[in-house]
Amino acid sequence: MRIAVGSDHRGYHLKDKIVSFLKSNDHEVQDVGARGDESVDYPDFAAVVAKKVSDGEIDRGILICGTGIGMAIAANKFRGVRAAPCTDEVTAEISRRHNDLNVLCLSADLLSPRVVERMVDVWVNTEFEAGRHGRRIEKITKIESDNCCN
Ligand SMILES: O=C(CO)[C@H](O)[C@H](O)[C@H](O)COP(=O)(O)O
Repeated sequence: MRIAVGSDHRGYHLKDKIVSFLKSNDHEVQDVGARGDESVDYPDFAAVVAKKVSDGEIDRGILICGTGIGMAIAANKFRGVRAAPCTDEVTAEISRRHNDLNVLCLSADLLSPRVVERMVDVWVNTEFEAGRHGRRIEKITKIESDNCCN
């Protein structure tokens, strides 16, 4: 799977662990930064990853900041992007089965690296169930095309 991963300064160390984990599982990974601990602005990195997902350049994105919330808000501004912070393996799995989440947002401040590794594993390996959930995603897509500015 082609996956882009980005973070701000708070998520930098966790991002590097996620990148290594994905590469060791044979995924094609784009690391878009941040490149260190110095303070940066999460929307800059959310935009790079979300645009790649929106354009179809990659299959999925993963974004890490202090809570995952700011990343999700910014990423959801892009057409076709469904981003949300997940908090455990259950929400990571349901976000795929029910919501076809294509950008996973994670908290570096509140989640342990071990839990995050399990979340990422289940998230990349869980398929969208479609059916009634597909009908609901179609409604979200219509809301986006009827109301969104881009
Ligand atoms: O966007 C966030 C909140 O949803 C993230 O937690 C950011 O990482 C955080 O706001 C950055 O704050 P800092 O005080 O500049 O480190």
